[in-house]
Amino acid sequence: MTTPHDTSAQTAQRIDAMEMTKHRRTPAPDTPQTRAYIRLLEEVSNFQHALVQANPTAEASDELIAKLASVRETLEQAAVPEAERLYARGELSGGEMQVLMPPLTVEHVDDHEFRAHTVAGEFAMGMNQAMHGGVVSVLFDTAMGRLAMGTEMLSARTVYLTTQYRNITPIGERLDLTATVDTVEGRKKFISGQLWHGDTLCAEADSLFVAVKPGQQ
Ligand SMILES: CCCCCCCCCCCCCCCC(=O)SCCNC(=O)CCNC(=O)[C@H](O)C(C)(C)COP(=O)(O)OP(=O)(O)OC[C@H]1O[C@@H](n2cnc3c(N)ncnc32)[C@H](O)[C@@H]1OP(=O)(O)O
Repeated sequence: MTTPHDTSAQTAQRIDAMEMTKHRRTPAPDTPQTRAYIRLLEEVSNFQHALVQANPTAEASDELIAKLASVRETLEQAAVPEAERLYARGELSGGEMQVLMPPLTVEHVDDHEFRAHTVAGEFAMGMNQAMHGGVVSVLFDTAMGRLAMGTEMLSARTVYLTTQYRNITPIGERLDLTATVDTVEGRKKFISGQLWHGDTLCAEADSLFVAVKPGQQ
């Protein structure tokens, strides 16, 4: 039996970065299996939200652990290599196909500008109804990374990402995320972004993304 963090040789395979990007950015086919998987991720997201809010009794926790272990075993039996997975597939895998961060609803993306919005649940909270700073940065990384890929969907990696936290980022309220390509120098794209709650600037970020070379892992 594997553990939740086991990466067995069967499923953990590294391939050419461009090949992996091509797979990950190709939307999963619209099939009953994909639609059911999206519903499963939504339920996991609901579960995460309920988990952080609850103080279950010791007995209730033990009961949940047994149920979760059974669910995990079902998933382990369906494990496939990364290049075959449904998880995080699509043009923007910051959307409904992942549970790493609050889902981003994209309004616009081209080679110069990205705009999206999100509403975060309490799983994304640091404390006191404010978003965890690391979640703010992962939102920037995703938005700016998607912009760096541009309309050609090039494979690009974050070289650096500097986040300035200007005001508390609220949980449970609409947040608007924008990013702009400021400069392009060969493989390098310098990108800046802002996270807004209404007229309040919650955070801003500067980053450098570099397009990977053929053959890079
Ligand atoms: C799972 C849930 C879903 C969520 C997710 C998916 C979301 C769906 C949306 C898609 C969007 C995702 C986007 C995520 C993107 C990552 O988060 S990627 C993960 C984090 N980043 C990494 O792990 C990168 C690790 N580093 C590397 O792999 C390599 O260093 C790199 C980036 C490929 C560059 O290596 P290289 O090709 O050998 O490049 P190198 O020649 O050293 O440098 C290139 C240029 O950058 C310059 N440079 C390098 N470092 C620096 C620096 N620190 N400062 C300034 N210049 C620098 C060099 O001077 C050089 O400049 P030129 O001489 O060309 O003018």
